[in-house]
Amino acid sequence: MKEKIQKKLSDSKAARWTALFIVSFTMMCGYFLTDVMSPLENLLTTKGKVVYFTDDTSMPADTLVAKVRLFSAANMLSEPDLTVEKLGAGAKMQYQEQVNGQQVTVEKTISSVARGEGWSSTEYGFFSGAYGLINVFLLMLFFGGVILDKMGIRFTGTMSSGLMLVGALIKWYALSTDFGDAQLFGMNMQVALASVGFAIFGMGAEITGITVSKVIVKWFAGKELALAMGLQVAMARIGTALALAVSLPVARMMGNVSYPVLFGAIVLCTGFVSYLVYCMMDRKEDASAEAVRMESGQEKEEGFKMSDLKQIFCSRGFWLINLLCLMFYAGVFPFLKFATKLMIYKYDVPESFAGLIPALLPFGTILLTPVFGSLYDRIGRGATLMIIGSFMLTAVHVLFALPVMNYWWFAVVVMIVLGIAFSLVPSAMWPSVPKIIPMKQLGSAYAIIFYIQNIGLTTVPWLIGWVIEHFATLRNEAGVITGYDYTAPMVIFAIFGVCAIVIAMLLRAEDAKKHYGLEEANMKK
Ligand SMILES: NCCCC[C@H](N)C(=O)NCC(=O)O
Repeated sequence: MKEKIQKKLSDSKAARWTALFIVSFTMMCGYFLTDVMSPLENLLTTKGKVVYFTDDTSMPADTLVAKVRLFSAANMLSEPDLTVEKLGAGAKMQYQEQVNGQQVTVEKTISSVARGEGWSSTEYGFFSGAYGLINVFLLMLFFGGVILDKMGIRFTGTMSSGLMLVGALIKWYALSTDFGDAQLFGMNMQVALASVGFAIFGMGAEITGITVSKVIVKWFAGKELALAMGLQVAMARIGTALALAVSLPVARMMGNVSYPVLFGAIVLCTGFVSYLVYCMMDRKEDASAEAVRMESGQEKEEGFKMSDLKQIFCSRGFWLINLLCLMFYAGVFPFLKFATKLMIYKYDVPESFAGLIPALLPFGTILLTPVFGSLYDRIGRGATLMIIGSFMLTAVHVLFALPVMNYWWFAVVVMIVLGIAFSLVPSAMWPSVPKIIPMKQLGSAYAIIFYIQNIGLTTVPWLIGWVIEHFATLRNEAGVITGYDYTAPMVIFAIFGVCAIVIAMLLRAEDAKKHYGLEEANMKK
C-alpha cells in the first residue's frame, strides 16, 4: 500500500492564495483609514463653514456672505436676509468677481456646505505625522517586531488589528466633537486628540504590516513570494486610492470631516474579523508543518533569541535597505498628504476632482506592483529595479517643483510616472529582505525597517506642514491667504529622491560583493 505523504497546507495553491487574500484585506482596510484625511487638508485648514458650488469651486462661507452683501448694496438691491447659517444646498447666489482683470457678475448655486475645522498647516502637518509618533518615540514598532517573533503571528496580528480599530474610533470621536477653545498638551484639543487616535492607529497599522509580511513569507517562501507581496501591496493601494477618491465627496455630502473616518472605522471592523478568520488557517498551517517535520525527522527550528538581533544589526545590506526605504517612502506617503491641495492651488484643479489625481498614484500601482513582483520572481534584477524607481521619484518631484507647466493634464502624467516608481521600488524591496535576513529574524527585520521608515513618515509631514505655513503660503496685505507656492516643499521631496538613488546604487554594489542574490530570480526552477 502506498504511504500517504504529508504536505503542508501552504503547499496547496488554493490555501495559500486564500490566506494571502484574507490578510491583504485586513491591510487594505488599514490603508484606507491611513489616508482618509489627506483629501480633507483644504477643509481642515479653513475656518468656519465652506460652501461648495455646483461648478465645483468652493469658498469660505463668510467670504461668500460678505461678497453677496457688497453686491446687493452696490446694486441697490434690498439687504439680503443672509447669514452663514442660512447657506444651504440649492441656494442661488449673486456676487462680483474679477475674471481676467474685469469685474463680472457671477451667479452660482450652492451644492453643499461643510464645516471647516480651522487648523493651521503646521497643525495639519503634526496630525499627519502623528501616525508614527508611538512607533518612533516609544519604540513600539521595534518591540512589535520582537513580540511578533516571540509570540507569533496569531497573537500579534489580532492585537495590532484591534489597536487600529481603537485608534480609528478615537480619531472619529475627536473629529466629530466641537471642543471650542479647549487645549490638550498645549495644542488645540481636537488636533491633539485626533493625533493621539492616529498615533494608536499607526502603531496598530505598522505592527499589522510587519505581521502580514511575515505571514506571506511563511506561506510563499520558495514559491511566488514577490508576486504575493506585490499583490498584497496592490490590495493595500486599493485602500489608499479609495480613501483619496471618496473622502472629500463623503465629507461634503455629510457636511463634516468626521464621516469619512467613521466609514473607515466600520470598514476596519471587517478587517479585524477577517484577521480572526486567518488565525484559523494559520493554526492549520502550523499543524500541517509540524506533521511534515515529524514525518521527515527534521529538527525543530530554533526559536528567536535576542542575540539574533546582533546578526541583523551587523548586516550592511540590511542597513542600506533601511535607508532606501526611509528616503523613498519619505518622498511618497508624506507627499500624498499634501498632494490634493497642491492640485488645487498649483494646477488649478476644482476641489471635488483634486483628490482624484493623487488617487491615480495608488490606482496605477494596483496593476503594476504585482507585474513587477512577478518579473522579479522570474528574472530577478531587484536592485536595478530599485535604482530605476528612485530615479523616477526624483524626476517627478523636480517636475512638480518647476514653476511652469501648471496644467492639470501635466499633473496627471507626472502622477502616473510616480505610480510606476511607486510600483518598482516596493515590488523589489520587500521581497529582497528575506534574501538578506533569515526567516526566524524576519519579524524583527521588517520591524526595524518599518521603524526607520516611520521616522520619515512622522517627521516629514511636520517639516512640510511647517515649510508650507512659513515659506509657501502667499498672503495679501491684510494677511488673508491668497494661494500657495509649492516650490520649497517639492524641492525637499526631490532631495529625498536623490538620496534614494545613491543608496540604491550602493545596495547593488553591496549585493555584488556579498551575493545576496538581489539580481537573481526568486522562484526555484
Ligand atoms: N500609508 C501607509 C503607510 C504604510 C507604511 C508601511 N510601513 C509600508 O511600508 N508598507 C509597504 C508599502 O509599500 O505600502
